Amino acid sequence: MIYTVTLNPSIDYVMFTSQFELGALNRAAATYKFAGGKGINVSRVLKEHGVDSVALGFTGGFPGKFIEHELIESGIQTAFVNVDGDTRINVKLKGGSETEINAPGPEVTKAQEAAFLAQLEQLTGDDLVIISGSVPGTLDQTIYSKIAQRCTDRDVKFVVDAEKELLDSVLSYGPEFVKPNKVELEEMFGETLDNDTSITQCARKLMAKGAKQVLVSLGGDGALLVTDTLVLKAVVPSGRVINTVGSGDSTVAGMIAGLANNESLEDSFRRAVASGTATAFTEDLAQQHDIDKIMEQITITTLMEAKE
Ligand SMILES: Nc1ncnc2c1ncn2[C@@H]1O[C@H](COP(=O)(O)OP(=O)(O)OP(=O)(O)O)[C@@H](O)[C@H]1O
Ligand SMILES: O=P(O)(O)OC[C@@]1(O)O[C@H](CO)[C@@H](O)[C@@H]1O
Repeated sequence: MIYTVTLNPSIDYVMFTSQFELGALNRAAATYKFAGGKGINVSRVLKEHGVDSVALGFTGGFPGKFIEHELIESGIQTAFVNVDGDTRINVKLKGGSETEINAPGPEVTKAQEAAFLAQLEQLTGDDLVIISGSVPGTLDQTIYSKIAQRCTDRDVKFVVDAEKELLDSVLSYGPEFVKPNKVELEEMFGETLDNDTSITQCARKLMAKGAKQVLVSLGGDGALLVTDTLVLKAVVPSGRVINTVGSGDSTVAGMIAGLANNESLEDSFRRAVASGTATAFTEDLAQQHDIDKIMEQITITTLMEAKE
């Protein structure tokens, strides 16, 4: 089974305004509430691809109930540990440009953390875990390495989409792939990355630390997939960008869906990038029919076929 971990889920409250002015009364033309948080988004897009997963993490209060309800309605299994406080509500403002305000999240006690980690101790070598997103303030950041350790102890494969220290803390456990975006790579290595070669070099540094493959998402510029023997570049079609929230999560889901269905690496990468772009072009997350259409418009080129 595939398990997604969202330590800090959210209701994403998306507000579309024709314009947004700081310090003024703004009125929204349309609003949406989505069950969010990175792992949950991965579960939702996996489902669009017909791939089942179980959503793990911590939920609480009325937002937690909303999230569970939405996931169950979509046919996604959940096994969240309940916390006393309210799951956060993250505000996503769409008024010309995109502005996000992410809340810190509720308290998670040591007992609740232990209950969550015990769930991972039941997994076996047939399982795959996706770990992504922020850690609520009351949980120690070492939670990522605790999860990775439990995975490697049981031969459970895992994938990580997280920033800086969190990502760094799990590389030595050998994730199947990691998915930084370009800015995250720049922050990690303190460099400006303005071409495919410099991005590939940073991806290789993550591989030297233990990541088996690196998928670098480049927003509207597509993505790069770096493996031991290959560097693939995907170029995406242009279109009307509506809401990019969750596009990176959709990329992760597309890649996993392709691999789970025994597609080739290149086809899985195509599915990954098409899923990210389909999400960017819609209010909510990608839908299957849009992903299928966009897949035909993705161009993939091989930049390198062997290690430099
Ligand atoms: N403006 C855009 N036009 C077309 N596709 C896009 C655009 N922005 C994002 N995408 C698609 O989504 C993928 C992931 O985007 P991005 O690199 O912004 O990830 P991210 O920063 O992890 O996203 P997020 O944190 O919002 O989930 C890209 O590889 C691309 O396929
Ligand atoms: O605060 P985090 O955990 O880093 O990110 C949370 C979040 O911005 O990520 C998802 C999009 O990737 C949204 O559903 C959610 O609101």
